[in-house]
Amino acid sequence: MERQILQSLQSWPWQPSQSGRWKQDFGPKANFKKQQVKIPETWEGFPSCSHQLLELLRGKTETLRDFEAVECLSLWYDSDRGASHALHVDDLWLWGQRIVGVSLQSPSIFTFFDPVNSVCVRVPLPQRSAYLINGRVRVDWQHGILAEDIWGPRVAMTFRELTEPMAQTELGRQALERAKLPGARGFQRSRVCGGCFGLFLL
Ligand SMILES: O=C(O)CCC(=O)C(=O)O
Ligand SMILES: [Fe+2]
Repeated sequence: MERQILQSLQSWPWQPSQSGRWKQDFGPKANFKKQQVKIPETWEGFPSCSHQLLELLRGKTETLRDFEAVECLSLWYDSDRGASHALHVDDLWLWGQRIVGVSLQSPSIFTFFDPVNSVCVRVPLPQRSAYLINGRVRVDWQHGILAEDIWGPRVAMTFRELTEPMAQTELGRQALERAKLPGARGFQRSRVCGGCFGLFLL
């Protein structure tokens, strides 16, 4: 399944992200500072491989039985660019309690930090493992990936749900419907004389 997922992700362009990472983002677009959210017209759902993966994850624990992902974010940590992910708490206004992710291609270590008590906990992330961030760890602890813990190319796929108030808005309902679509289709981009063209893969 890992190979299948990694292959399918190659159908989409990787966008440059922060701290040596690349990303592919499928979901609503938010301006967290202004607390505004939009549904991009071009967003056609998640890569089809992610539906199968989500089904598998939902079956792993009772806590995920009713998990309805609204965002699928793939991150590629490029070891050649010293990739890392600074300590942070995922946004609490838009994203709900549970954050689910899988680690592909190479292992790493999740660093958790409790700023109130200055406690640090390091959690190994084996290749092909899944994690669930939930409860107090989601809210009171920061999490991140240190550059020294990226030993090769690592791909993380993270799924997020909406907060309950957001899920009940018209926009939230539309976003959840969009996320359930059978699967976005990737395309490959080539630059020709400064322009772009899209080629759909069947
Ligand atoms: O690389 C990971 O698995 C964590 C990603 C993460 O914390 C995030 O995208 O907010
Ligand atoms: Fe995060």
